[in-house]
Amino acid sequence: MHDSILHILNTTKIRVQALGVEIHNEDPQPQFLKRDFIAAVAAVRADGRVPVITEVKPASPGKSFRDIPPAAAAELAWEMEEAGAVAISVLTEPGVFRGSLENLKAVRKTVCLPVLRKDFIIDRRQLEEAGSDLILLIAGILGKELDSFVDLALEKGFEPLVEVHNREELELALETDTKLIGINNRNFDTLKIDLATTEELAPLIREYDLDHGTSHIIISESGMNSPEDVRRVMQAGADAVLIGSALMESDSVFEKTKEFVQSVCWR
Ligand SMILES: O=C(O)c1ccccc1NCC(=O)[C@H](O)[C@H](O)COP(=O)(O)O
Repeated sequence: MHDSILHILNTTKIRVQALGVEIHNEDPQPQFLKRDFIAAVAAVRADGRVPVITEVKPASPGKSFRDIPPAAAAELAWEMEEAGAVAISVLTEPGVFRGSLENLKAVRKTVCLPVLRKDFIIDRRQLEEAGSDLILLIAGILGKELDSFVDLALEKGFEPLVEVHNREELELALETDTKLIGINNRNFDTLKIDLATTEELAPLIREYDLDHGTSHIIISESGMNSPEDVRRVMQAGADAVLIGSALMESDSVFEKTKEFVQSVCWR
């Protein structure tokens, strides 16, 4: 794994140790009604648009995009919703990505869309923190523990989004009860991006679903900069895309989101 990811995992471990929260299995996020991401994807597709999950992303390893305090996160999310995003992803990792749980709360309070918590979940106690509709679980990090994290996330009322980058991780994901599989085009060893990752893995998920009578929503994640990139991964079998950097680097998040949402016409 790339040094920057090892660093993130170490700092996350330290942060979680300080949490000290107990796990209450019987207590699914009582404070709110979950927003249905799967229904939202179907509605956007039926309307002839691309389901785009737009990300509030202040920074990434070696790159700073913009300072995003909670009020700015809420404003960005509102622009994304107005432009037709299907859901909002909020980075909550406070170190390298400069995200926060406060941003997550501010975004969810502002928009009506489902909200994804994007972080490095390594400890069950993180599922006791601030609420979101979806939560990212990374197969390459959780390994054999993935299945139990998916079960706990479901018990707690989250829709888990299991992220994979290769065939081994995909096998782990398909053994769980997740309905959402994210194919990350970014390699965690090199941080290099290759959209061919979606082209390789999406057909395997389709094949699995046909053989097993199951149905997964496939989300292509990372490295999309243009409508052509979106068309390429949708053509490969993705149902939705997740985009961060290209939006954060644009002059108008509203216009750029619209461009992605309208990049494929189904009708
Ligand atoms: O964004 C990074 O450079 C990164 C590096 C190492 C681990 C994770 C990383 N990003 C987290 C994400 O999953 C992305 O923010 C998300 O998929 C959007 O990607 P992009 O459109 O390329 O910003």
